[in-house]
Amino acid sequence: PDGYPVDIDKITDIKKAEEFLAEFNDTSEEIIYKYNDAYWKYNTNITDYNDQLQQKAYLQWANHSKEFGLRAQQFDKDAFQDESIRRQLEKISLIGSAALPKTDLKEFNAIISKMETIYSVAKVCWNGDQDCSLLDPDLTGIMAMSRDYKELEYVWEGWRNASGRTMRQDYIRYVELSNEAARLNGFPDNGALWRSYYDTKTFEADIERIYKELQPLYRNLHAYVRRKLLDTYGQNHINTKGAIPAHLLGNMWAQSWINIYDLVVPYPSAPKIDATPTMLKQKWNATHMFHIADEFFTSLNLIPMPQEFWDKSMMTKPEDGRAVVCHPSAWDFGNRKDFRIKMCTVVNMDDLVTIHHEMGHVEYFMQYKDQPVPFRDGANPGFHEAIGDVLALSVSTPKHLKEIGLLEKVDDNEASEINFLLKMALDKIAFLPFAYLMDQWRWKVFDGRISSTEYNKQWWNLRLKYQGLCSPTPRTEKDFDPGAKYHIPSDVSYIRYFVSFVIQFQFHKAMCDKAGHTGPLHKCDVYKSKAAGDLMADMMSLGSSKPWQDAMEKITGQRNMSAESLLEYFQPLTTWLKKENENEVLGWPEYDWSPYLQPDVQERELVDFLGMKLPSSNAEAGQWILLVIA
Ligand SMILES: CC(=O)N[C@@H](CC(=O)O)C(=O)NC[C@H](CC1(C(=O)N[C@@H](Cc2ccc(O)cc2)C(=O)O)CCCC1)C(=O)O
Ligand SMILES: [Zn+2]
Repeated sequence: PDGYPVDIDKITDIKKAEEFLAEFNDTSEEIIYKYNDAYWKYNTNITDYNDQLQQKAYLQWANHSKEFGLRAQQFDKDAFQDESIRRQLEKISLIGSAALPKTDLKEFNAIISKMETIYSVAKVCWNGDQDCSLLDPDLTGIMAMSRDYKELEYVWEGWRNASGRTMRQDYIRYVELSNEAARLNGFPDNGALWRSYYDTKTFEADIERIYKELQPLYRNLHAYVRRKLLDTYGQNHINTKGAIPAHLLGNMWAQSWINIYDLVVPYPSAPKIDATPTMLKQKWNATHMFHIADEFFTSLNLIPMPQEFWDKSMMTKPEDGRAVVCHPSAWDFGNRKDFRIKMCTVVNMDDLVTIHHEMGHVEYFMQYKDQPVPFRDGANPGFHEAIGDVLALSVSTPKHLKEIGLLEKVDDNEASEINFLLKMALDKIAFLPFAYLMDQWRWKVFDGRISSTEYNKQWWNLRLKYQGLCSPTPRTEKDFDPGAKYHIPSDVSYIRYFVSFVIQFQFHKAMCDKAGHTGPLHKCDVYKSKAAGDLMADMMSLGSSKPWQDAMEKITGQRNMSAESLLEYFQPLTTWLKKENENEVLGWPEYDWSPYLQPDVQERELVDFLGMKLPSSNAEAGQWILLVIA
């Protein structure tokens, strides 16, 4: 129309475009429902039969995507003035793995479901395979509660041997097929395709800048926690100028340090804001936890969970011995009615927060359910991850926990405030470098900067560089430690969580302002504020129909991601930590220190060496401890 070259052999007729989009919308719902139904059956009952069925349904959905993707490319999308038509055609054209030739596509899906199954059934055994434990809830529980250095080390290494190590070859093939699919979608590699979901050409630079703004706070938290862990584990295992052994942080991946709160609490005499004991005393169960979360959402005038949700969700691990995927997830069955959560709920504060997280996904699904199918997504993946966490920021305040009867009293003094903020930092600040490095590693694997001969070495380089962690035992290229984290075998990108942990504080601040909150941001609870809820609902109902900057502007009045609100929220803690760390070394300048090269370990090796064979890990590593026989 306005003179730019029209692609003559492409369709520019608007009526034809509208008919095409209507056909896509009508035929998609059924095929999406069928796929979700089969994939749900597999996730809630892992059998070969259900795996075959879900793979078949996946192929049908992929064929549908491919057929309509190719037809969408017949239109000259830039010839349409109507932004909605152009944007829908663009999204339908992006078909991901469905672009693969049939045999490759089958192999691709089979590899992912194989790696997912390995992860879901992997276990660690004791006393010669007599009793074995799965990750969820057993190994998670040990990593959270044990304070025994060697027990933690055994579980940490055992999990990696059972999960990541066994999928290393499959992952190499997965990378090849992912990149082939990305190229068929017009991208140089799969990392470029993943980053395109943030449709911002400066995306990598933006998050690098934000990471750098947050790094000083992380290094202060790291130095403080390291000092406290010295008290518990002694100087053979903790070097106050070195990296922290990765198995001592209360979590299998050291991505959240909330479970070692009792070891690091700044003012032990002040009340510890932990609702778990009260939940247990009051005999809370999973269903009640879901209803408490639902009530918070509806108090903000958001949409309540529908009857199908209560009837069909899986809220606890089945007791009939079925193998299930316990990793929590929220499901949109695509028919605008059926939404579910699948979770092996444990009665504790951590899972109450997780329920809010998953319910945030379901709220978003429902808010955009009447958008055209191509727009039934978050403004960007980080938005989808932020919704539930924003509400959980209000729920986690001592004031709110008291209001729902989970805390007896709330002290309003500096000690309690620092205790609370430190607890929040163990979740929110400790997580940032982990979330950042997960896709730094994968982007480099996809674009070839990290070759398969050094997957594990580069993984630990990033774990040291960003998190200041080291492995408790020697690692080699026989290991594949990235595979020990759910999202790697499950082909789920992770930078969405880094984005979410930054923007959720921007959203929280905007909602608090709307709710008329005055005073420090970390004390805000938006409970029952219809105005705050409407602000979020208006954004969520857009789905992915507009660029995410428009959605950001709708909530915060400006168009960028910014660490400002997060830093404002933690400001009192930052001040306190800087003072507390006056004589600490920030960072880990003795970067080549490691816990398995310390004297007490050598004495043990010495005995073994003289008496019996060396522990297998060292032998395989070829890293024989050079034993100085004094
Ligand atoms: C059908 C489907 O798959 N649906 C998607 C949702 C969608 O895309 O529509 C989905 O349900 N994904 C599962 C995933 C689960 C969890 C997760 O993996 N979290 C990260 C990082 C993190 C950690 C702390 C935190 O507070 C928030 C995030 C981790 O545990 O490492 C585990 C508990 C929390 C969220 C999720 O909900 O994001
Ligand atoms: Zn999520």
